[in-house]
Amino acid sequence: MSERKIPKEVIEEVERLREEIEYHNYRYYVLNDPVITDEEYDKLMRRLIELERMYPELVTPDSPTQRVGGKVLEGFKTVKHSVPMLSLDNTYNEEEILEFDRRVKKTLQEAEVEYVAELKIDGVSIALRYENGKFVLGATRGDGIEGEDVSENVKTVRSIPLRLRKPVTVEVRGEIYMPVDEFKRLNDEREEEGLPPFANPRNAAAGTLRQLNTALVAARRLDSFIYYVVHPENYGLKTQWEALQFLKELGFKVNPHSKLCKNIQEVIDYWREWEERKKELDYWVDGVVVKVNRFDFQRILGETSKAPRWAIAFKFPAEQARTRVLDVTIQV
Ligand SMILES: CC(C)(C)c1nc(N2CCN(c3ncccn3)CC2)c2cc(C(N)=O)c(N)nc2n1
Repeated sequence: MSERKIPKEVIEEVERLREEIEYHNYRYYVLNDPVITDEEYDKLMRRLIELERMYPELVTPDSPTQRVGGKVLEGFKTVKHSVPMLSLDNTYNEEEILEFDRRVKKTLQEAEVEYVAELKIDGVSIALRYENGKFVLGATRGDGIEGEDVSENVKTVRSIPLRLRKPVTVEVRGEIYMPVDEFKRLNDEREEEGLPPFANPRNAAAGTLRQLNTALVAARRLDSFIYYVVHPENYGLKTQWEALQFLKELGFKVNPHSKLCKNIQEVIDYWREWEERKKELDYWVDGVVVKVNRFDFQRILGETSKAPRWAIAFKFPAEQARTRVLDVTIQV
């Protein structure tokens, strides 16, 4: 077929619709503060879907119409992480977190060290790459060295931007999670279909991200919190706190409860506060991730083969594990 000339005004309308729809996605799914009604949004989306159907050559991978899924993949390609995705060592009580602080201060020869305390979202780790502000790759953590390319599924997560608010080339990392009320809805649905329920929201999110049918992923409400910038020094960032602000400026959903702590005591107070308050949240958290704030200090502390020395997970006491009691009963 000869190259059909697409009228200029069609190309302009498609580009304008994309920008507008992605802006409203950002307002609704990231800021939770929409400025148009659902029907106005649907009208914009229907118009863009119609124009892309009339002119398929206009469809781009980062078009908001890709969020509704509709592809059935053969499998997932393996992708090597630009920088390994590290694990976290765990601490379970105040004595251990004080020991972490002592070790950090000893290595740094510093009397006072600031930390960023972040709720530890119980989800699935994800790495997201953008080129000139456009989404190009979403990968699971895998073994930390390489993961699976789940880009088509990641595009259906409405809080993950397909286009950043600044045209930067960057890789970021965070968690994709399933909100508790979506987890309950999904398990009710599975029960009706005679399918086994998911044990917890993390398994439900992981199982959803592994689906090869993207429409099915789009039908389940996954969400995200982004917490890490790869090579932050490339963007003039000097601390983790600045990195979280930078992520917000780019248009990512960043957990609103993170706290810049002057010292380890403030971290402990935060941990105690959220041990109580976590029931207010509509997502599961299993602790607090404690990070040395300054990147120059992080570089001095370095990392072991599997985990950074400048960060640690400060876990909440596990819910009373019923199975232990059950086992004893069976043994009797
Ligand atoms: C960048 C570092 C390594 C410090 C880091 N690593 C994390 N994790 C590593 C271990 N992970 C992991 N996952 C599966 C198997 C082994 N480790 C799961 C992510 C973080 C997880 C959360 C969260 N969940 O909310 C967070 N706010 N900050 C993190 N920061």
